[in-house]
Amino acid sequence: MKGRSLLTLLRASLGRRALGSGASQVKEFLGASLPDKVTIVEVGPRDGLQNEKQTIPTRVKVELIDRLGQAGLKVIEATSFVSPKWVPQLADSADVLQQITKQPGVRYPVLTPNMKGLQRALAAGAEEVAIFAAASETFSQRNTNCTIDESIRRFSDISQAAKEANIRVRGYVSCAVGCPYEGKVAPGAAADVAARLYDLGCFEVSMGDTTGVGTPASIAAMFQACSEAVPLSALAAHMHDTYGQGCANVLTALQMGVSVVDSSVAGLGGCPYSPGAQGNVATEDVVYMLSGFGVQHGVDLERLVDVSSFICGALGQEPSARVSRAMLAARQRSETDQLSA
Ligand SMILES: CC(C)(COP(=O)([O-])OP(=O)([O-])OC[C@H]1O[C@@H](n2cnc3c(N)ncnc32)[C@H](O)[C@@H]1OP(=O)([O-])[O-])[C@@H](O)C(=O)NCCC(=O)NCCSC(=O)C[C@@](C)(O)CC(=O)[O-]
Repeated sequence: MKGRSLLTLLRASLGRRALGSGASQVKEFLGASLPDKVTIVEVGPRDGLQNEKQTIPTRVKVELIDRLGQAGLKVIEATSFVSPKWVPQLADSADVLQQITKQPGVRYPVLTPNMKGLQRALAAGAEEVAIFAAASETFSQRNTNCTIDESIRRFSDISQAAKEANIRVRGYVSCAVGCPYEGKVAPGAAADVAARLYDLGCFEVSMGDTTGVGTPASIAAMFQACSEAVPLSALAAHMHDTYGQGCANVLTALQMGVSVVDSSVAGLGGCPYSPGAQGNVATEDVVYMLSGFGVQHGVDLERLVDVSSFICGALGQEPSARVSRAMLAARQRSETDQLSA
């Protein structure tokens, strides 16, 4: 099993570092175990904005998505066709999807919690949808007002209808390592829901550390369990940065054999049904880390920092992405130096 052998190698590498074999050797090992290319699924316009309290104008959402595409992102989760009573911020989902300038080669998936959401999404021109289950019963109830089993039944209908409409379906498993209401989640529970979504026909299942409580150890254990039920090539990592573990957890997932990573520009985000959860791991931070390893990602970091600056300006906040903060500060220093020269 590839997942198992990678975990063994990861342990061996960490052991080697503890024995003091030298940073360059460790880096060589880390680089060698990473994929050549990583697909970034930008979730800022959906996961990033869904929890914002102020009403964000549709034109700002549209400009955000268009700019993300211009920065090189090839998968941009555009919005959600959930109940506007549950997530008022995304009540304009049809307008957003219809007003963006769809770029060739860019995918714009949207969230659909039930058949009503799917029908609305299809009517608005969606070409890919995402369904979202949870590995914890309480979170499933709080987020979608149904048990895990009921959610799988709903998703079975969606998968069937999406198949008939020739639409691809992505799956999410929330609370893959921890739940805001139930605490720790067993790797087997996350793997079980991942397998059920995969069996429904999801081409990819994204494992969500919704509250960002995961560490490289718990993330590795979770992906190892999942890899026994779903091919690693069909798994994605959806990490939140609440405890500052986001990039470390992404790196762990990549070392385990995952090559699709969800992230959010500026580190925006948080789930309305996960109190206290902070943003997703920032796209800028992931891109910077991948570039450091020479892993291909296709994103222009300077343009991405411009997008981060744009959306944070519109929201009246600072980017939580460390890389954007550093690069914007460096730009400011360079402008000041030029003025005083
Ligand atoms: C699933 C439901 C709809 C059940 O909610 P419900 O209240 O049980 O639904 P219902 O079927 O009883 O319908 C109630 C009302 O909502 C309407 N309605 C019902 N569905 C829709 C729809 N699709 N679009 C528009 N309207 C809808 C429906 O028509 C009805 O309207 P009324 O008759 O009262 O006027 C609700 O719980 C819901 O929308 N939940 C979504 C919550 C959400 O969006 N959470 C955040 C996304 S998940 C996440 O962030 C985690 C993730 C994916 O990022 C991964 C991670 O980080 O771990």
